[in-house]
Amino acid sequence: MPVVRALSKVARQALQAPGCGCQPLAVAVTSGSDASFHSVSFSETDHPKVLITGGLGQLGVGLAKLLSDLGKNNVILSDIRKPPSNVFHSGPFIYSDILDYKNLREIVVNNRITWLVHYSALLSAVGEANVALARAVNITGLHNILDIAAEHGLRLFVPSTIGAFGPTSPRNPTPDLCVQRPRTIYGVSKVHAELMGEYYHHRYGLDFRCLRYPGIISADSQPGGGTTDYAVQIFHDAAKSGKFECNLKPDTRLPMMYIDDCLRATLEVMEAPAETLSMRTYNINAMSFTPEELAQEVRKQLPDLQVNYEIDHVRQAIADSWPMNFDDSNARNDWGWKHDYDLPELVQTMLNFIGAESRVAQVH
Ligand SMILES: NC(=O)C1=CN([C@@H]2O[C@H](COP(=O)(O)OP(=O)(O)OC[C@H]3O[C@@H](n4cnc5c(N)ncnc54)[C@H](O)[C@@H]3O)[C@@H](O)[C@H]2O)C=CC1
Ligand SMILES: CC(=O)[C@H](N)C(=O)O
Repeated sequence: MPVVRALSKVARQALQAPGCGCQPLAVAVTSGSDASFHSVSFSETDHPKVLITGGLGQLGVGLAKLLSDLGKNNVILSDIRKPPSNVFHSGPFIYSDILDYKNLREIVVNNRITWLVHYSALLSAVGEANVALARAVNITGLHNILDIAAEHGLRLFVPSTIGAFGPTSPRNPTPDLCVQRPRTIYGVSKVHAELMGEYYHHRYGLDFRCLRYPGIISADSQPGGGTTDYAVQIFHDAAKSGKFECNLKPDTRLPMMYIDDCLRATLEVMEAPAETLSMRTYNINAMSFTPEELAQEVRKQLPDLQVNYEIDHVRQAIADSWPMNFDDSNARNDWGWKHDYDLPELVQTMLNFIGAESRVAQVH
């Protein structure tokens, strides 16, 4: 790009700076009318310096481990909670409250962060129990993240969710683009995140990437207060006592995914060349089941499992407004998304993991 065009672009960006009043620092290299922003060099893509916010929740530690296992060693986990000792001793951890803009900026600058994975959030059920806090963390916190990412030329990943859809969305299947009128503060905040991220992408060239996750199922990390949590708890209770009390009706169908697929998808979309992304927010899908179907599959391994249904009306109303099946054909066509785990593999893997853990616990 000729120098004059580059300089005039920087001047234009200064005038168009994001809401914090700060200017994006990176010089944009764009071609023609393509608004994508190649502020991250090749070597930075191969060896990104990654900050994960809300890293002590269900997903963050697993993502940090996946990135480290792949040789991307510059990963910093952050949260407002005290890390357990195994996490503290396995890699860098730093305190970061996403509502503290200056502290976040200091972390990004001092550590020369190039990728930001923004996991902090209040999930659907806890969000309904504390709307003011959910609004602050999920919306005000997101604004801080967007401004810092735009200011420092970061590649930004923000997860969205099946909860970004509502009762007026098509539910079986739910496509990427359709009516989105969620009825939870969680869903509203996630639609806001999708739209703000895409707006910053088009307006400021922010390299924003977003996947709508289904309910995520993991064995070695606990869910943080969502509607899909039952699908994790059932495995622990089935292995421990053979009894499970389910808070959703037996025929409540929701999209779900094993954590390894979810984390791999996240890495794949972060590594995808910008030109393969025809959109910046994608549905990703793996399987879809009801509590009854999950219990039947678990009974193939643990035939004595007893399930009792004690419906939580808040969670049931949320689940009844969410997609039953997700259409993720755009992710599959654009950047080659493909899941590995269907229901039988999920159940086998979860029970193997939990069984092995409890055998280790008995030995100690
Ligand atoms: N786990 C799931 O089934 C799904 C998760 N997602 C999204 O993925 C992301 C990660 O999810 P999980 O790990 O399951 O969430 P989680 O609820 O387990 O963890 C969220 C973390 O955010 C932290 N946090 C809360 N307030 C904060 C603040 N002010 N500053 C910094 N950190 C703060 C919490 O301490 C917690 O460790 C979230 O954005 C969630 O919406 C989307 C769909 C499904
Ligand atoms: C699907 C989600 O976003 C989360 N697990 C929740 O149930 O709130």
